[in-house]
Amino acid sequence: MRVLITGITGMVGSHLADYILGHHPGVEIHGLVRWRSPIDNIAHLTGRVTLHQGDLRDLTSLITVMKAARPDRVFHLAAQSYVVTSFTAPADTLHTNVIGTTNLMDAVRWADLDPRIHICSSSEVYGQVTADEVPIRETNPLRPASPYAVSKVGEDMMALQYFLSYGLKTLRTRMFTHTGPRRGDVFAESTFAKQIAEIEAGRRPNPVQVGNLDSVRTLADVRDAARAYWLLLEKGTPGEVYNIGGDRTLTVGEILEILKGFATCPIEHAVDPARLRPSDVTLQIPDTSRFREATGWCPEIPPEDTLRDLLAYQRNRISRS
Ligand SMILES: Nc1nc2c(ncn2[C@@H]2O[C@H](COP(=O)(O)OP(=O)(O)O[C@H]3O[C@H](CO)[C@@H](O)[C@H](O)[C@@H]3O)[C@@H](O)[C@H]2O)c(=O)[nH]1
Repeated sequence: MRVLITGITGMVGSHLADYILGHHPGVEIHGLVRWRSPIDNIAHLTGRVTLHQGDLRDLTSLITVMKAARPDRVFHLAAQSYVVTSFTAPADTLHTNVIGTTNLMDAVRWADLDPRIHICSSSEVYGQVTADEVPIRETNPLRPASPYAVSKVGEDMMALQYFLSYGLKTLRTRMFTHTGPRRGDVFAESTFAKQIAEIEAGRRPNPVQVGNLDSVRTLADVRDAARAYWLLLEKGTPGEVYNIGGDRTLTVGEILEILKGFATCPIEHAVDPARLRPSDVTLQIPDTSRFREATGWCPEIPPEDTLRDLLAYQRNRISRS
């Protein structure tokens, strides 16, 4: 079997490649990379995966990659994934996420292939929910509260539309917060871990700068997420959409306190008003029963282990810089 992973240089894509190599060694892995993308996350995979240069914004490049890789399965994990950036660069976010996904699906059609295709939507599509609307089911209304969320609604709906109109075997996931080693520095728990590691190393003073600590998130480990995505294309139903998420619900402040508990020196924190958003999604708790029933998946790694590993990752990066 041949798989193509877009976003293979990112956190989730690189962990998915690790998972496939570790559990399904007969599978041939192809990855889509932009020429300017840093490849630190997949440096250890050199010689074990085949990389293809291309860009989601460039249909011609994607058709060429599809014809070369001829995947049986496509995991589409590349995206502009940071909510805050989407407020300053909404058109760029829409272009990468909506047009880019459309280009990818068109490339599959132009190459005359029939793979199962994972389209990575997001919990953000549900927007702000009220207390009586959790846990969030796939049938909850979509109320996107950021340009990023709008882009994920667009991506999600285009994947449904290509299934309905052309029979493309798209399966959509709406993943709730997932993190771990290789997480981009900008996200809440990752910037906290990075700042703690810098304070420990004497590279910056206390306090850790934070935004809204009252938001509620259900945390999953990225390695559990990678396993979930593999199972999705093994056992899921084309045309369907699935919520995926962890078991443990925490406030962002509680996540910060867990990280502080691992620190080797006292850590203080202070709110930086620049880290507060024009609109924030403050409550995200998923109902993942549809996905669990379809695949048998359940999360295995507790948030404490995830956050310890994330802090270790940030310490390691800082010690090498
Ligand atoms: N980034 C950031 N967020 C902070 C901070 N302090 C508090 N927060 C709060 O922490 C929450 C989480 O923010 P992010 O970590 O940026 O993630 P997100 O907006 O929930 O989006 C992530 O999860 C989605 C669902 O899986 C993904 O779709 C998205 O790409 C991203 O990974 C938000 O309520 C945000 O206001 C901070 O210093 N930085």
